[in-house]
Amino acid sequence: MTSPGARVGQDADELDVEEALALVKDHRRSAGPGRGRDDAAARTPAPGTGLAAHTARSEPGGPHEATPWPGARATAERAARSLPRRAPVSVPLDAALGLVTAAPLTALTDLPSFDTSAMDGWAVAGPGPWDVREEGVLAGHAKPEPLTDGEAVRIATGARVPREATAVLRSEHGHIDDKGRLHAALPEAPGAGRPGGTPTVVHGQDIRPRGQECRSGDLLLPAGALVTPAVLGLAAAAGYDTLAVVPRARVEVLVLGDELLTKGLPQEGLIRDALGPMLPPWLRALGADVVAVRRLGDDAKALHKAITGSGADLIVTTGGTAAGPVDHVHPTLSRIGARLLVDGVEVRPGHPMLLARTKENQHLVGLPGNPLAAVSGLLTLAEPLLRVLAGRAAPEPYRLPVRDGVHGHPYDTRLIPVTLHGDQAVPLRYNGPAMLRGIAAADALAVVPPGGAHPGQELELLDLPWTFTGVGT
Ligand SMILES: Nc1nc2c(c(=O)[nH]1)N[C@H]1C(S)=C(S)[C@@H](COP(=O)(O)OP(=O)(O)OC[C@H]3O[C@@H](n4cnc5c(N)ncnc54)[C@H](O)[C@@H]3O)O[C@H]1N2
Ligand code: MOO
Repeated sequence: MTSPGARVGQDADELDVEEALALVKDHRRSAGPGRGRDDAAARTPAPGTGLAAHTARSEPGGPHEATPWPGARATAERAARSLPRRAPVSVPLDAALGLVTAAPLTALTDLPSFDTSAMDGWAVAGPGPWDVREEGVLAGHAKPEPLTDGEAVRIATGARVPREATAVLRSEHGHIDDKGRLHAALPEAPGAGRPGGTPTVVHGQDIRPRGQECRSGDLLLPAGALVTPAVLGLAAAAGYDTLAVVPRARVEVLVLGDELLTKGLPQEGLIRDALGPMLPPWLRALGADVVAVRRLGDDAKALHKAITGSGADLIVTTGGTAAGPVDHVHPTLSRIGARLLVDGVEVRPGHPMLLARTKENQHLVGLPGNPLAAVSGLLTLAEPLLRVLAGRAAPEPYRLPVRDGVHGHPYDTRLIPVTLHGDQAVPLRYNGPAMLRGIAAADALAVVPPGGAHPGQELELLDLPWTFTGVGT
């Protein structure tokens, strides 16, 4: 068991000040007015598991427990699985990128759909030498006349091979004599560096026969495949203009806080809204369709109206999750009779995050206002929920050794931004709950167990959605 003040592999002096203060203060697990865990319970976590020390909080509806981090993710997944399956939609190819196929992709045509030349050269009929026809054959042009035995015609890669052609001779393997007849070049004698032997043209060489890749009706990909750029290419080649996909979940973002500016420099106690610009593209990368971003200030009435009037599959709120005087999320959820599925998570940053069922087919993820805490809530609750709604498979969990020691929270999991160098994860500084400087430079978030990690310890990593797929899906 690690004592609350313990640090692994790093002096307290080296810690970011905000982070160090947060962890020292946190060891008593006070979670805000009316939300403190009693100290006796706080001092007896289960060694090393991070799963045992639930935080009792007194809420208007009575005391309840914070959810361990892995359990919170599982609950978010389950919440999405419990919903009725949404009907597939048919979308143009370019709108399908990043979505998941809702039906098997079967070939609508043979591929290739006609016998085609694999090379630039001559289509030839029978053994050479050949008389060369005047007019050549180009890709996409009219159907060529059939060849007769002993005849050749200039042909481009991708052009239709004339009927009765027996092979294609590459341009570099043939030459035309002064009488205009085509001869196959002699193959190079082995090791001699000069031509030798008899010129041979193998029947069917460099012709791609119709149906070589697939026949019409062949299964190309099963339902449930992620639509990648390569899948878009295959679908187009196989004759598709639209794809049947699992629809994007409709998400509405409600940004709370009177202190937020949407442009210019922070001034007079007002700060720039960092979440309004950050969340929509992030949610889209997670497979969502962000239908609205609304800035509501700290207005309980407006929040109530926005939640009850929303037809989205998921509402994401930012800020107002704690128990401060203008933190309206809990009271509003309680007022509308929402069911809290997760109310606080044993994770830092982001412990006040929550997940609620607001209507039969609607959930709400409450992200804390501190920007890195909001990222933590996004990856802990919104990612699993949206992944299941999008029909995407869970990523294979992976672990890498961490280069430097990471101090831990005594009871809670920590998520810290890291860069990946070779086979190591390198923790980044500026990982305090209010900071985005670390995550903006990060490749992933490392999952630090309660008590921390020593240098070389393998940690689970959560990829950021753009690490492998780029931005803009
Ligand atoms: N007495 C206690 N107070 C707080 C505790 C605690 O345990 N006891 N926990 C702190 C933690 S941890 C977090 S996280 C926050 C969560 O609070 P809220 O979700 O209610 O968020 P706000 O109070 O509205 O804002 C917190 C912080 O973040 C800034 N903020 C809010 N929205 C944005 C935005 N869109 N862009 C940039 N920054 C934003 C806001 O100005 C505050 O500075 O509660 C702590 N309090
Ligand atoms: O530690 Mo809070 O949950 O900033 O994020």
